[in-house]
Amino acid sequence: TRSTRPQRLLRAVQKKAIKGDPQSVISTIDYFCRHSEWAMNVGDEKGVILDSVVCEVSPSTALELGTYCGYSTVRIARLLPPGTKLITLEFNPDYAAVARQIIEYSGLQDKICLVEGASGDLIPKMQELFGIKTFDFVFLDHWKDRYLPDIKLLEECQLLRKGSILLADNVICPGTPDYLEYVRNSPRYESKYFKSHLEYTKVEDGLEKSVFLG
Ligand SMILES: Cc1cc(-c2n[nH]c(CCNC(=O)c3cc(-c4ccc(F)cc4)cc(O)c3O)n2)ccn1
Ligand SMILES: [Mg+2]
Repeated sequence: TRSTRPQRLLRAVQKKAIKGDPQSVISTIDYFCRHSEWAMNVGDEKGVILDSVVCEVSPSTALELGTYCGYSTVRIARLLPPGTKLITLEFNPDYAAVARQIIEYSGLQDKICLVEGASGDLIPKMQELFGIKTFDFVFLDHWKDRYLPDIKLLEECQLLRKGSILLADNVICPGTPDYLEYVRNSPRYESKYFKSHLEYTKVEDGLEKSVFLG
């Protein structure tokens, strides 16, 4: 049967990127998605904003919802201080299989823990699975209709603390209107929009950065 897009993206990484060099994995994926096949990675333009927020927060504990092929997983993990772990949740086993290989190829596997399953099922298990008390940083990039229910779940499970930073991809395209309305109007969040473009296109998109106020 025909290969899948994630498999073709992985093949490009294995062929063109330097093993153990996260930046070359990132650049190879961006080149492939711009010149061969579009794929739903956060991409280079929004990736620079993601990098700046990760560097600013310098999190001890970080959670990513929606691994896909592991592009933003590698982008985040390459900036984490030694001894910190990025937990990333992926629902689709085919995506997860490709992501594991891309993460391995980048050499960052010791900083990343990829868990397969639905965010709604796994979030309540974070304390028992990883001994996590709270997350300093959460990157939301999974099903757009899960952003709102999942931050409410993070609140209920007391996985956010005063000052926890949430960064959400795709708040314009495909769009997460109910999530935006909530974080922009809730007294428990201070929100800021970073205008950008849908990865590898001229279509408007952006990232919403929200601080949990406790
Ligand atoms: C743990 C868990 C994980 C998941 C999960 N894991 N991986 C995903 C992928 C989600 N991402 C997207 O759907 C997405 C779509 C577009 C897009 C597509 C088509 C267009 F025309 C325009 C834009 C652009 C993006 O940047 C996106 O991120 N969900 C789901 C549930 N539970
Ligand atoms: Mg996205």
